[in-house]
Amino acid sequence: MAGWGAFFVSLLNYKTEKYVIAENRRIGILFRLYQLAVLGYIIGWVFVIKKGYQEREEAIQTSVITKLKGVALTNSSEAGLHLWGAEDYVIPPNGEQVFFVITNYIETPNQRLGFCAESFRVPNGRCQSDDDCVEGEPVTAGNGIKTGLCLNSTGTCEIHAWCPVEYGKRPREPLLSEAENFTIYIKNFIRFPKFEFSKSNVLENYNDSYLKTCSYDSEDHLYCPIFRLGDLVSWTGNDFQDMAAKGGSVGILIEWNCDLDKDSSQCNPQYSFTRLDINLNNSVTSGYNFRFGRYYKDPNGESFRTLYKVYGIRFDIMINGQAGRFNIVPTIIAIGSGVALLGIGAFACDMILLYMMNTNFKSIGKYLQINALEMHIINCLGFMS
Ligand SMILES: Nc1ncnc2c1ncn2[C@@H]1O[C@H](COP(=O)(O)OP(=O)(O)OP(=O)(O)O)[C@@H](O)[C@H]1O
Repeated sequence: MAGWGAFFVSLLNYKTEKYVIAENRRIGILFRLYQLAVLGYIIGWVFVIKKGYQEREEAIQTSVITKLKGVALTNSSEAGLHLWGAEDYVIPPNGEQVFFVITNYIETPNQRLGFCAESFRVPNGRCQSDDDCVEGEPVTAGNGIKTGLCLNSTGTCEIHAWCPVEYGKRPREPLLSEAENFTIYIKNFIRFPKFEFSKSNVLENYNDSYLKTCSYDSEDHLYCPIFRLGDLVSWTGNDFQDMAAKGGSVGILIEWNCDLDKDSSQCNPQYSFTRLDINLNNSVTSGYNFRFGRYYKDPNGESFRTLYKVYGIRFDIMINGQAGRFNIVPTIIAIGSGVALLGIGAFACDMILLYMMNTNFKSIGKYLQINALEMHIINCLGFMS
């Protein structure tokens, strides 16, 4: 029983380490340098640069709404004068995060369902005799269904299709060259749910007249949410008229990096712009185009259509964000890991002193301010050979 009592009493005692001072300049300097390095790392890197005292949130909830404005007038031999508004050249027109702006096109008006010659540009549509045009077979990568006749006048199969088939060539100069001056209004709302913090890229002090007249630039109008198309393309390092002729793809990256320990007015978006398709001149892979039709009915109730092959610029708006706010838990973890690093240094210096320094126990005895009992303990632990 007495034994248990002594054990419980000993639990209430505090056990501490005994320190010895080694009067060794080299190991002393090494240890201080290590301490300085660890302190520099903790204060400079962990606390100041990485803000290790903050709880962070990387995933944001976000919404993007876009609106384009601007008009362009085109004059083509097939369709005459045409005034293009945003409702015509933006696809889809409902303000999506990813949208396409028509800058050039091939127009094939008044197509009706009927029988006509396949285009000579389609290899599978060419023929020398009727045997090359198997009836009912669709023309691979072509415009219609073969009727079984080879037309000598064109050297191509007769097809059942929307006639006449597309025959125009892509204009070298973009027809909607004025698209350079179109403007995009980007509304972006973000929310960091962990911190219950929300913000928009359209600052609260902006009014209608400022939005109607401002244009983003990285010096004077850093937070204006209106972007001129020509500027956007030039910031990617490309020429607008070149890209407008063949088409391309541009990425707009909105980056939110918010320190929520500061005022919310300090949490603002940063924009960057990049070309997403690889710009290989004279290559089949460069450019961006697709086709669509606009359908009409004549007074007799018969359908006809205008086919458009459109070239243009596709815009992808990408949002990235992270926020941080002071929290005691990451602060304690950061300090704790610093203290642990300091402990590793002390251990390493002990090992260097005992095993790697060119000295024997006598000289250690000279360096260490230790008494006979401590010397005996070192002996017992076998630190000397
Ligand atoms: N692409 C753009 N270029 C320049 N200003 C724009 C553009 N899109 C919107 N704006 C202007 O920004 C302000 C806010 O636009 P919002 O769409 O919220 O309002 P709106 O009254 O419906 O705009 P509007 O009727 O002029 O299209 C308006 O003054 C609008 O004219």
